[in-house]
Amino acid sequence: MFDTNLDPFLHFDRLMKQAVAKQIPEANAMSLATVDEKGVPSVRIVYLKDVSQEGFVFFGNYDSHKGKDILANPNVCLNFHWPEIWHQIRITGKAEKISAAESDAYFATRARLSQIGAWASNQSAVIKDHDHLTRRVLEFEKQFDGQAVPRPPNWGGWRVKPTEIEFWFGLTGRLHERYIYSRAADGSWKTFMRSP
Ligand SMILES: Cc1cc2nc3c(=O)[nH]c(=O)nc-3n(C[C@H](O)[C@H](O)[C@H](O)COP(=O)(O)O)c2cc1C
Repeated sequence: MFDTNLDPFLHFDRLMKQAVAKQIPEANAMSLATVDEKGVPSVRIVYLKDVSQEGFVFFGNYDSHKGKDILANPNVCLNFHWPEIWHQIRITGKAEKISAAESDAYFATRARLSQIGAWASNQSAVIKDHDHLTRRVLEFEKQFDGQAVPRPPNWGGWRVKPTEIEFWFGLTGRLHERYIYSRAADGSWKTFMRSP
């Protein structure tokens, strides 16, 4: 029985642990939907790297398509789909950049090749061919030879502060259960169900 008196982050934590325990591949991969300044939507997969009562954290390039969208319109939507346990979790909220210190701390944990890749790839920019990237990787490997790779200033994290979290549980006969947590103005959660 899904207890709507329980904090939604506790539910999220519990369900993520369940997904990991079931060895669902890439359980922390989530769709990230953004909207540009003209209202045109786009969606892509990113990894959830941290979650706390403050929100859901992912990383990428601030000058990328998603980065520009978020700058113009911080309203985003995240979605997890774990088919093996027939769960879906949708998070709607506003994305904001995390602090430089937090981004630095995470960047320092990344593999050196990924750190170099963050410098080499102007994420979302049009490129001539893949060799262009390989050349840039070599350039930055040379530049940072023998030293720690610093975080590129345009690379970092965002935190999505949820205004709504929906837990969806698949059931036979299409009579799925949908539990919604909606954030009230005073910060408390209002809970209700929606028809599947
Ligand atoms: C499983 C998976 C995980 C990914 N994780 C990230 C991520 O954490 N951050 C990121 O910027 N891109 C990630 N990507 C690449 C994105 O899907 C996307 O191609 C990239 O962020 C550029 O998107 P944009 O041009 O819409 O900004 C991931 C792709 C896959 C398939």
